[in-house]
Amino acid sequence: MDGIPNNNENDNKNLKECNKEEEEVKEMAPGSSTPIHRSSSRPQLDVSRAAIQGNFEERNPTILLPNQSDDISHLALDIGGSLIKLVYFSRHEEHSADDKRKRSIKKRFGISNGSRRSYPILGGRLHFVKFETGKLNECLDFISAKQLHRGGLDSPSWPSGTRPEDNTIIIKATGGGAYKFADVFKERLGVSLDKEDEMDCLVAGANFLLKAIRHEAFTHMEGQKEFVQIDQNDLFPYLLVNIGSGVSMIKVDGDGKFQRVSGTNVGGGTYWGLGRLLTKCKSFDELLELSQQGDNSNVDMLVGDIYGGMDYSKIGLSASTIASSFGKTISESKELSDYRPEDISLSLLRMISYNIGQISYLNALRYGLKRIFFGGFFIRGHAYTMDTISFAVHFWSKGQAQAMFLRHEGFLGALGAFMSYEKHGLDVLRAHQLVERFPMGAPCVGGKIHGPPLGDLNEKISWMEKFVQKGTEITAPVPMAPPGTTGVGGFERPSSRGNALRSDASAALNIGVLHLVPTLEVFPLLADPKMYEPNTIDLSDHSELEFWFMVLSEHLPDLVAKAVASEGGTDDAKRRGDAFAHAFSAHLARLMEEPAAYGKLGLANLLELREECLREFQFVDAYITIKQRENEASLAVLPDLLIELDSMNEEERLLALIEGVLAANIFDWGSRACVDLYHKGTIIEIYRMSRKKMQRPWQEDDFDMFKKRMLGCGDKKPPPHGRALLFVDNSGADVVLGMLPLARELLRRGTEVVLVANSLPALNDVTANELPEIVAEAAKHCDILRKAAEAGGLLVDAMVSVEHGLVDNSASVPLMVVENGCGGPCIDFRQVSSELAAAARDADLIILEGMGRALHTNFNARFRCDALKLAMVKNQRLAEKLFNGNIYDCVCRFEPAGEQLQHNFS
Ligand SMILES: Nc1ncnc2c1ncn2[C@@H]1O[C@H](COP(=O)(O)OP(=O)(O)O)[C@@H](O)[C@H]1O
Ligand SMILES: CC(C)(COP(=O)(O)O)[C@@H](O)C(=O)NCCC(=O)O
Ligand SMILES: [Mn+2]
Repeated sequence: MDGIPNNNENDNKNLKECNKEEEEVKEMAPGSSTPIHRSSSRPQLDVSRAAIQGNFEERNPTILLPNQSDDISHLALDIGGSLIKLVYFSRHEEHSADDKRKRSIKKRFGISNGSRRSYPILGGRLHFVKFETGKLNECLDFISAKQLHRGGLDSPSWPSGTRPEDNTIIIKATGGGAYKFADVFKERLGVSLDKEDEMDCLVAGANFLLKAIRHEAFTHMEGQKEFVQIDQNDLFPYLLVNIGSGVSMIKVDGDGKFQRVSGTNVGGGTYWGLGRLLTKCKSFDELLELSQQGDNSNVDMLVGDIYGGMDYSKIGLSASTIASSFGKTISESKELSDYRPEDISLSLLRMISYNIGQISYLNALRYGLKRIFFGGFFIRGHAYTMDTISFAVHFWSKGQAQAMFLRHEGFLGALGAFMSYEKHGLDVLRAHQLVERFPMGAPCVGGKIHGPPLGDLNEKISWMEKFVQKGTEITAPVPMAPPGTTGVGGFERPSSRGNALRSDASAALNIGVLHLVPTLEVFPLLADPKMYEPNTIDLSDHSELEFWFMVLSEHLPDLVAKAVASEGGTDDAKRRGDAFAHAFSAHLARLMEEPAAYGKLGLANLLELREECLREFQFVDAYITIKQRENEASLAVLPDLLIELDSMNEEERLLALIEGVLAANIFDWGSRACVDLYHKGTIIEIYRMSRKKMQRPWQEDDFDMFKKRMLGCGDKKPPPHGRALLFVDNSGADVVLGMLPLARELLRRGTEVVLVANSLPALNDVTANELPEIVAEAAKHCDILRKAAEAGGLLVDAMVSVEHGLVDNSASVPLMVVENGCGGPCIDFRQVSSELAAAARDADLIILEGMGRALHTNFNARFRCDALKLAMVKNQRLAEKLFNGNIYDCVCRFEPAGEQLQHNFS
């Protein structure tokens, strides 16, 4: 296609048909919509039967979620000299109906209630919170308000042996405070602290993070953060340096195998303590923030000060190298008040960071360790601190040793204490079973914005409202760091200065809530799971991030309007809509400010973040009405399309089917260009236009190769595929007029077809729960679909017209539906539902459809079976980026299994 379809090309007859369709649509009462069965391969809020509690007239009514259960199963603490770290687990019951579709899929693929039997935990969420030790009461209030200490008592997942006879609650705790404050916990909460060794915990926490969390570790040099994927088999030995109040250096050789080889009393407590005395700062963050405006050369004695402005190049020291920290303050003519607090703070930060970096290096050298991981809250995600430490390690080791940092820096001990609960199964969890989410308003204390723990959605919305008023620093992008200076060597100033320090409230977004989803699996047909990278576009390219920031920001008002309308347009819905918009904008602003804030983020994650954010504010399915309207309109024209297709010969039909899929993929409510189209015409008009303009060769055109595989050439007829997985995209024409006819063709040829659809709604994508009904409607007009759907157990629920009478289906190949495990418009094949993984085992063809699944993600993915990628590009920049093309170009990429393997072995 070479441009936006032009509506004027329609004749009057078409217009009349379309008007009729629109009228039918208007008559559909919103209330008549089918109930949304929410599948939950990923944990979620259960909003079924949600109701406003109390007076409807009230300004901020509480919403009651009778079916939401949030059982707290475990809590573990690390009570340090400066901070109390808390890790707690909330178990989320799965509320998805074990419907007939699911049961029949499980039976067919031999899945025994997911693969989770081997996992003692059911799945849930790990939360991370911290408090100042000096404000122990805030921590106790938090635990008490959230009843974190009690939930586990009634929980079946409470590990055996820890559920006490006399109902005293036992909680795992580490750090000195586990001893010091044992009585306070007993008195205030009736809790006994079960003490775990601090070093054991630090190591257990670090090993868990490094093995189970993708992109946990990163390097930080000259302002550049780079995530490092650690090979599990090549993790040990390493040096763990935990910079808390004091510093511990631990040589780690394996799980539970370690030795504390060194430490230093000059640590985080030293910086904060001395800094407070010397600058009168009221908080750690204030002190750290001051350092960013500092110039330490007013306080430190530099090599140049001693050498009359010259380098001491013979031993590799530049004039700007610090010769003696605080060396200038020996001057008798100056008092403390003559020095700027900013300069003092910076000098102190550099002194302590370099010192720790240097001692760490010496210990790494002493034991022949190449990797040093730094943890502890002294680091506080602060770019300058990390740069300084990295600089020291790099300088002293001449580049031989590498400093790495951890996203969960301060929570190593608390996580380790958490791991020490026996039999909770956390240790067997793997990266693909963990999904990190970044909900708004995770309660945190000690920053500028804090408050009581958020109890319900209403409190969260109020928090958002305050957050937006106060938190301007997080919504306003901050300029990037200036390029660094490097001299002859020695301690030049690292470059990451000038970045505003984020308050704790926004820094809390740095680590998310870890969702544990034991049922997720790696897709078995990936050619090389270790090398697999789902995202096609790299968002670490700042111009890409800027582009997507703009696209998503511009789309926001339309999305909010749809979301609010989907919930009846009530005042409550509007308020939630505003909160959602603020929350999502804040996420975007945060990412613009610090692209690596949430770890390594691809476009797939960004698009899913938007969906998650909608769910967070309880928008169950923003496009529900649109989806239903488009399904109905498309189903109405399906019979004619099938008749037309059936009048063609096999070759013509195959081409028409692929053209049909590409043309119908124009129905994308996530694309700005398409949304503009919808304002100009009805869906059938757009579909016809799109179809008409479909012209080969496409931008990527492997159709002939695909045709050869399907139909052979000459007399040689290749065997049909055994089973095809069709990854469907949008509701309406896309699935009904595009993918279903293609599925029907495969079925006709004797190939089993599995339609793979989203577990949760995302834009106008069709979900696995919605598909059986759509198929049932389509089956009313088509024998092939009906028999196959019956054979696949799809029509058990759906009321199919009996006009065809009872037929023996034993010979039919089945048509099935499975959920993919996703709640976004893209797919990451490292984390799919167990039903999809099971269905994939006998599949020899996969068809990925749509931009999200075939272009934004998986465009370059390689599979062990035949793969067909079909999409229409509905974004000019993407078309340019992928193949120097244009908006509405089409992709038909066929990668036969043999070639994949050749690629892999060449
Ligand atoms: N909000 C804060 N309040 C106090 N100290 C903080 C804060 N944020 C970071 N820090 C730094 O973190 C150090 C404590 O780190 P942490 O790993 O929690 O050690 P500990 O277990 O000894 O408390 C403090 O000494 C200080 O340097
Ligand atoms: C979210 C989407 C990937 C969905 O596309 P689909 O998979 O439905 O073809 C796509 O709508 C998209 O990239 N939208 C943002 C870009 C734009 O407005 O053009
Ligand atoms: Mn889509």
